[in-house]
Amino acid sequence: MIEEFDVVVLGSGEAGKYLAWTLAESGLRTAMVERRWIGGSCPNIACLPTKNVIHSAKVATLARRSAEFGLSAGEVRVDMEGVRARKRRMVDALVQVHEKRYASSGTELVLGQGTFVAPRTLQVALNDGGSRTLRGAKVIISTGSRATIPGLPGMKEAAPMTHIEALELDVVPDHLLVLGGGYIGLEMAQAMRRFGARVTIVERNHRVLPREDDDAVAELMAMCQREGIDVVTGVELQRAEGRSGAEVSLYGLRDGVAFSISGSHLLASAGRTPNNAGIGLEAAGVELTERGFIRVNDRLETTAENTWAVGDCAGSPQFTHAAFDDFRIVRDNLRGGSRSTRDRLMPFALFTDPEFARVGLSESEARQQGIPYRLVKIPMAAVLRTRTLSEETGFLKALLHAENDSILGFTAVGVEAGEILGVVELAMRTGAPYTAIRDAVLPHPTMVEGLTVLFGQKPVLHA
Ligand SMILES: Cc1cc2nc3c(=O)[nH]c(=O)nc-3n(C[C@H](O)[C@H](O)[C@H](O)COP(=O)(O)OP(=O)(O)OC[C@H]3O[C@@H](n4cnc5c(N)ncnc54)[C@H](O)[C@@H]3O)c2cc1C
Ligand SMILES: NC(=O)c1ccc[n+]([C@@H]2O[C@H](COP(=O)([O-])OP(=O)(O)OC[C@H]3O[C@@H](n4cnc5c(N)ncnc54)[C@H](O)[C@@H]3O)[C@@H](O)[C@H]2O)c1
Repeated sequence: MIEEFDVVVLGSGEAGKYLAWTLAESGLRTAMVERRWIGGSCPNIACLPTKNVIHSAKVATLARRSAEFGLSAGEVRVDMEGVRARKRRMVDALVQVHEKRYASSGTELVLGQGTFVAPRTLQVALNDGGSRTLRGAKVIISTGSRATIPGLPGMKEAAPMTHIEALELDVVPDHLLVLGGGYIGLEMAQAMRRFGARVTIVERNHRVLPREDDDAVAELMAMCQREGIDVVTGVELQRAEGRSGAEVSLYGLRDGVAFSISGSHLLASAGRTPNNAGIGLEAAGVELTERGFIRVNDRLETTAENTWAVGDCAGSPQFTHAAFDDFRIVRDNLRGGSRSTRDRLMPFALFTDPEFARVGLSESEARQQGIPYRLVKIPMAAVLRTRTLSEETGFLKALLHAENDSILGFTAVGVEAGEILGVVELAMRTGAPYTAIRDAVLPHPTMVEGLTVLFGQKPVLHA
């Protein structure tokens, strides 16, 4: 028997859940099919729990630095069960918030694995047994992505941790090998190092974050050096041996020379694979791109009628705020609007300490695209707030249009970099000139006050 709904959403990630709630609240009969994470990755296993654990690690560091602040905290001992318990409390509370919103919005939460059996028709293998078949007049796919495990000999047997298992550790690894020096690799490497693990990042490229400017990467490399995180770049891995949690080794080539390293634990942070295989998308008439993402147009419409895809599974930038913007685009278009993903500004913040945040053009992108720009740049130490915190590393820089006062891009490395970013992004989004921030009266001593210093510099032309 097929149950008819106005809307069926597959996957309760950021965009999917907000669409479900909003459409249900507007009176549409809506079902959400979710197999495991109520609320999706972000609150359960991704953004929020990682930042929670990263904060515990920061507290450990501050406690170790206590003498510098005129305090005596004694010897710092890390209790990973305690770290995990704090994280779990937060996650449990967030899941409850989600359950309440499902109930209050009138969205029917169907817990199970969904597979398309026909256009807009999902068969759900229910978690507590049995199955249901749901058909939506409209269907939204929001299945997200999972950690990519490189398909190397021995890798499967090595059972590397992903972020999911790393966030559940109850011991500090002796020696953590981090496979991939991207977002997850850098954030988790620093947290684990701060808990006391020896940490080695093994990266395929010749530098971490290869798309970012040299000065930003140099700050992050300096951070790794300060903290005692080893970074080995330019490694072409060939195989793994052993098992994460006991002893695990990686073998490959580095600049043509044999390379190997052994550790106690292995974390796979080598990118993401969309959860699009084996869910009957062919039966639904939903096509994939060559890279396995759901093929969508800039209104997030798939190749099937009345079927949308949002978030990581649709190839949107892999950030929760991108998925949230996907929600707004589909919502507004369903209400008769005409919004698209074209040319949208996509800021990001990497939650290392110091943080790294960027919106708009970087210098390397401007050079690659032949875009002339004027540059303003200051060291973070010029932002007086950093002196009060004893956290002075990093810099602020902005690319300004060569001929008018608009802002083309902004990069911040330093304490609270992600918070400062928002002000600049708002100016860029509204088309405000940089002089609007320069001339604003911003409270002293805050981090955003640093923007008045930055934009008070004489811009230097880079043509
Ligand atoms: C460790 C980590 C840290 C991150 N930190 C940040 C950060 O600080 N800031 C940031 O902006 N982004 C961060 N991200 C990225 C961000 O988490 C993702 O971009 C975002 O969660 C994607 O949301 P989504 O809705 O596309 O997918 P998800 O939130 O993954 O939701 C997909 C849901 O679909 C369900 N599902 C999949 N297939 C099926 C099926 N067949 N049947 C039923 N259910 C199914 C899954 O169980 C899941 O709950 C981080 C990611 C990771 C892994
Ligand atoms: N603060 C944030 O916003 C945040 C935090 C974590 C994750 N995320 C999102 O999640 C996504 C996934 O994170 P991620 O760190 O897994 O991916 P990533 O794409 O950021 O980094 C993966 C890294 O692994 C390297 N790599 C891939 N295969 C390799 C191999 N075989 N050997 C050695 N190195 C290899 C890549 O060169 C790359 O540097 C990010 O791109 C980001 O969009 C965001």
